[in-house]
Amino acid sequence: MMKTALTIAGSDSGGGAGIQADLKTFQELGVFGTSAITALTAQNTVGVQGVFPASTEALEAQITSVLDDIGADSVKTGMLFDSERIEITASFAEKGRLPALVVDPVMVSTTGAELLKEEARSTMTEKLFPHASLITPNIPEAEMITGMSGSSLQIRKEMARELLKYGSEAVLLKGGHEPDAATITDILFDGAEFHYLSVEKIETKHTHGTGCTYAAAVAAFLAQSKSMKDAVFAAKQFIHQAILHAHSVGEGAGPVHHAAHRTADKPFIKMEVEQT
Ligand SMILES: Nc1ncnc2c1ncn2[C@@H]1O[C@H](COP(=O)(O)OP(=O)(O)OP(=O)(O)O)[C@@H](O)[C@H]1O
Ligand SMILES: Cc1ncc(CO)c(N)n1
Repeated sequence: MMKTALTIAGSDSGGGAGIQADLKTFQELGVFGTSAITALTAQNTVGVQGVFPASTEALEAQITSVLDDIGADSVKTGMLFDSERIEITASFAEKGRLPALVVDPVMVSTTGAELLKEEARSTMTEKLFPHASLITPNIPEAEMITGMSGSSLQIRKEMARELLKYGSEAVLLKGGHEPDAATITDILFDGAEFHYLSVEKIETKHTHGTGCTYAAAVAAFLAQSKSMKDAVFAAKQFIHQAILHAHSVGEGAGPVHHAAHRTADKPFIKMEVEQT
């Protein structure tokens, strides 16, 4: 039977991030995707022109409709907008209804738009993170959550340790925002081992939707019962191919190419492991 994955996230009218990226990713990876929309964004490659939250009733009803009938083998969250919508999502998690939960702690879009109210950050870390199998912050999000700053490997290892204290099973600290790096390293930490996934940086401005697509790919592989390490490694291959072949659509940061994995060569991902 086909595996299913649910995304709880915002809609990106531009088609590159949010719900649209997640559903494309699920489809590409052979998982049946469902969605619960937290907010509509009027968005394109140059920015976010408007944010229109879905009512709390609408969010709760969507999640209920999906879970009562179709169910979910894994769940991914993206833009959650505010504390109320996080609390609704967390209430399903508390009842054990959001298995293999991947939380992408989306806060601010690449173009600077606020996708999570500032007051809601602690709600996310305290109410949702403890139910997550994996959280996937980028460097600025990790800095905001931990209050630490810097991007050296040593500091990022310490950040990963701090982030794990919120109660998720594992942390994937993404390196896409490493300044001036020729090599980009993502760190996966589960309390026992650090896994370093390194790639050569791709020189491109077309990175719209990278974070959403990566987290959705992990969720798709978890739905197919891969281990966390294997799911993250396979998702990293998928996102790397998608960035390499990103579309030059619009005037700004174009969207990654979700179907690139069908024809692209397998990228070289260096994986190193360090025991704690
Ligand atoms: N220029 C690049 N070359 C290679 N890999 C990249 C590049 N930019 C981002 N990545 C990879 O893409 C994935 C997403 O990382 P990133 O840190 O950009 O997430 P994000 O900031 O949450 O994404 P978004 O831009 O969607 O908000 C990571 O695996 C990261 O290493
Ligand atoms: C709806 C939405 N979710 C997430 C992101 C982050 O990439 C975005 N730009 N838009």
